[in-house]
This record gives sequence, structure tokens and C-alpha cells, in this order.
Amino acid sequence: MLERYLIAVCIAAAWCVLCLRAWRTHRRKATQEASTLAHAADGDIIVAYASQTGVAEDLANRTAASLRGAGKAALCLPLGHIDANLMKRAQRMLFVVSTTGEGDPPDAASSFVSALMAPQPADGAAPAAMSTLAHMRFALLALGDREYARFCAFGASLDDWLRRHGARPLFDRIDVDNARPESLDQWSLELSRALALSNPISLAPISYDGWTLARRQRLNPGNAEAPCFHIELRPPAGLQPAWQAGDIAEIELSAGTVDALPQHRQYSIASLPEDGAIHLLVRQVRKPDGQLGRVSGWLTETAAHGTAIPLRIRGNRNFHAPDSARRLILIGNGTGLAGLRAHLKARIGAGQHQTWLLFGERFRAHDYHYRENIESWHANGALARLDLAFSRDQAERIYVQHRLRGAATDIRNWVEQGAAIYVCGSRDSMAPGVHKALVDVLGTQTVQALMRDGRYRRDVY
Ligand SMILES: Cc1cc2nc3c(=O)[nH]c(=O)nc-3n(C[C@H](O)[C@H](O)[C@H](O)COP(=O)(O)O)c2cc1C
Repeated sequence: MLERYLIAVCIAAAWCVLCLRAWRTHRRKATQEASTLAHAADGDIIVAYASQTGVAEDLANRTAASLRGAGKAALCLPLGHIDANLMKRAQRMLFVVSTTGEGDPPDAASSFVSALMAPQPADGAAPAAMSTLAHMRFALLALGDREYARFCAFGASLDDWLRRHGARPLFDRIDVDNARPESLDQWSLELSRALALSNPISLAPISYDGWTLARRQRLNPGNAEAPCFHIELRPPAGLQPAWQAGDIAEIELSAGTVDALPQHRQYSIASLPEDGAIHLLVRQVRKPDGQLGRVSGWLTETAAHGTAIPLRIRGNRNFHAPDSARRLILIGNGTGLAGLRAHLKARIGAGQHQTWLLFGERFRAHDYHYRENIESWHANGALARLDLAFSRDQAERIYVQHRLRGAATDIRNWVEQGAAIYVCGSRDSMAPGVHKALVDVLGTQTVQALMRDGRYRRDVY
């Protein structure tokens, strides 16, 4: 009896320590941020970034580091942390922003957009918060991809908004198609000129390491339409790679001809460094003419075992884990399971079992990827709850968003208890349906607040 009582006391004490630590970390981060903002001197160059998958963040950090190297005081901050007061004081701001979705701002910029860039009042007056920015000089690097209909749309609307409020550009906006090195060189060059740097800055060239293709396994041999592969890549000798759940592996395939550009593809990493390899979940793409997709075909079919695959790890801060004391609802479909698997592994490794997985695919018999992993975690309590949606196992199509709606009360309870929601997978066929279900279950205001507080994050493609 006494033994049981002692165990209960120990568990309660451990829980309190965990909560205290999480609260302290949160407070330390908030204090650091507040002090950075408070100490931003009027002459400092503020480099503000809005990034969905980390490219803009990486470039903003490298821009700020290069400026510091050239003797300038430069601060790098996410756009979502910038408020009207800072905008009113800042003399020089550099914006590095990407466009996501269908011409949308990155999720983490939503608070800036709704607080400052929201449509003007009907009488045409500028929003009170942001009357004039005539004191500000700015430059803007807009990241995008010409394959999307609304190329660099968020960069363009931020540029337009800044100019309408009187901010003066140091030079014209640079739109970057697919991180082209020429455009990045132009950014470095224009900045060096505009800020009269004696030594021109340069953004360090991106380099890839050769990771060995060590294992390839077809995960769904029974599904002829949408082949999916588990791929393992081992680091080159001497490299001690560091990454965390949520990060992305970018793979480069050189084009073979001198004038063609190399192809780059990004895959969510499904493993942790302690697994000794990067695990990827890769869908083999086949074009309507029957040809294999360039990079996916190479990884899943044509590259021989032992091939060196040029790879670099891209930190994807937007999809890093919440503090481990928090409950977490993971929602995904198809190959989106990769990113969720890394989060599950990390949480289980840290002894945090308050995780709920909602996963959707086509057929239970063929497409239940990592079934053994998932079922054993669920059976031994490491995964608190599991909901599966196999869309084609019955006459009517059932997707994760249907499971979400069916579990509305529990979703609300988890969110009330502080849960974060992470979504990984298809941008077109899943993310909008899940978003709508969340809005219906939780209400628009709660969903917006979750997004603003970083408790609703998406890594969709
Ligand atoms: C899901 C998704 C949607 C995207 N939508 C657009 C778009 O509408 N317009 C555009 O120009 N680029 C679009 N892009 C391309 C990104 O802007 C580009 O890859 C950029 O380098 C990403 O930068 P980030 O990692 O900082 O978000 C999209 C990329 C993804 C993955």
C-alpha cells in the first residue's frame, strides 16, 4: 500500500518538474525575444523573414550573419514577431519572405498579416496601427516557384503594402524562382551597394554531402497505382549529422547536361540521428506518358544500392516539436506519415506518451505504412490514441477529416488541455479538408489563436 502511495507521489513530483521546466523554457524564450526587440537600436538593420519550410529563414540568417561580418549591426527576426512599434522605429529593414499554399503567406506570418496588413477600413483611411512608414528604407527578397500560378504573391503584396505606407525601397524587389543562385547573387550585390559595404557580402554556397543508399523497400507491393518506398541513406564517413523531428532532406540530382539546372526535391525525414540513417518515405511518381519522375524514379528504382546521393539537411523550424510536456495531435496522409513518424519516435524516446495519431491512406491491406511500428506503440501505450482512415476500403470515401469530425469532443478536450496540432501530407487533397474540419470543431477564433501561438503547424506539399 505504502509502496503504491510512494510511486504515485514520485509520478506527481516528476510531472511537476516536467511542467516547471517547460514553463521556464517558454519564459526564457519569450524574455530573450522581448529583450532583443527592446534593444533593437534605431540604426540596426532588421532582417525579417517569413518562411514555411526554412529556405527564407536560412537566407535571412545568412544575410544577417554576412552583414554582421561586414561590421553592421543586424538582427534577424521572424516576421510574426514584428509589431507596429518596431515598424515605426526601424530605419532599415530587409524582408526575406516566401509564398506558400496558393499564393499565401507562410503560416507563421499570419499574425503580422492580420494585425498590420489587414484590409484598410472602408473609409479608405490607413489602419491606425500603421499610419506611415516614410522613415523606413527597405529591401525585399521574395522566394517562390514559377510553377505556381501566383508566383511570389506574398512578397509582392508585402512590397506593395510597404510602398503604400510610404516606406522607400533601397532597390527593387528581387523575385527568386526556386532558390536560383543568380538571384541570390543579385541580392548580395544590391545589398552590398545599397548599404555601401566596403567588402561585398556573399551568401555561402550551398553544399551537399554524398549519403549512401543503404536500403530500399517497397512498402505497398499490393498497390500498383501509387508505389511507396522506404529508403535509408547513411551519412558519409566522418560526418556527424544533426537533425530533429520535422526537418527536411533536400536531394540534388544533377541534370547530366552542362546547361540544364540540377533538380532538387525535399522529403520529410522519418527517422532520428540515433537511427544512424535518414529514413524517407518516397512515393514513386509516374508521368502520364509513363516516364518515371526524375528524382523519385532515381531514388526508388534506378539508383543502385551503394550510390552516393547528394543530400543536405534543412532545418524546418516551423515543424519542430512543441515542448515535450505538451500533448500532440498528429494528422497526416500518405507520405506525410514520414514527418509524423519522426515526431512519434522523438516523443516516445523522451517518455512522452500523450500523442494522438490520425493517419489516412487508400487501402488498409496495402498502404498501412510502418504498421508494426505504429501498432506496437499503440499497444504498449506509447501512442495514446490512433485513428485510421482508409479511404477505399468501403463504398464511401473516408478521410482523416471525417475521423476528426467524428472525434470532435475529444479533439476539443485535447486542445483545452494544451495540445498542439501538427499536419503533414497532401496540400491539395488533405490540408484544406483538415483545416475546415478543425474550424468546424474548434471555431475560427480558436484555430487562428492556435496558429498564432504556434500550436497549429503544417508541413504540406
Ligand atoms: C506547398 C507549397 C506551396 C507553394 N506555393 C507557392 C506559390 O503559390 N507561389 C510561389 O511563388 N511559390 C510557391 N511555393 C514555392 C516556395 O515559395 C519556395 O519553395 C520557397 O523557396 C520556399 O521558401 P520557405 O522554405 O522559406 O517557405 C510553394 C511551395 C510549397 C512547398
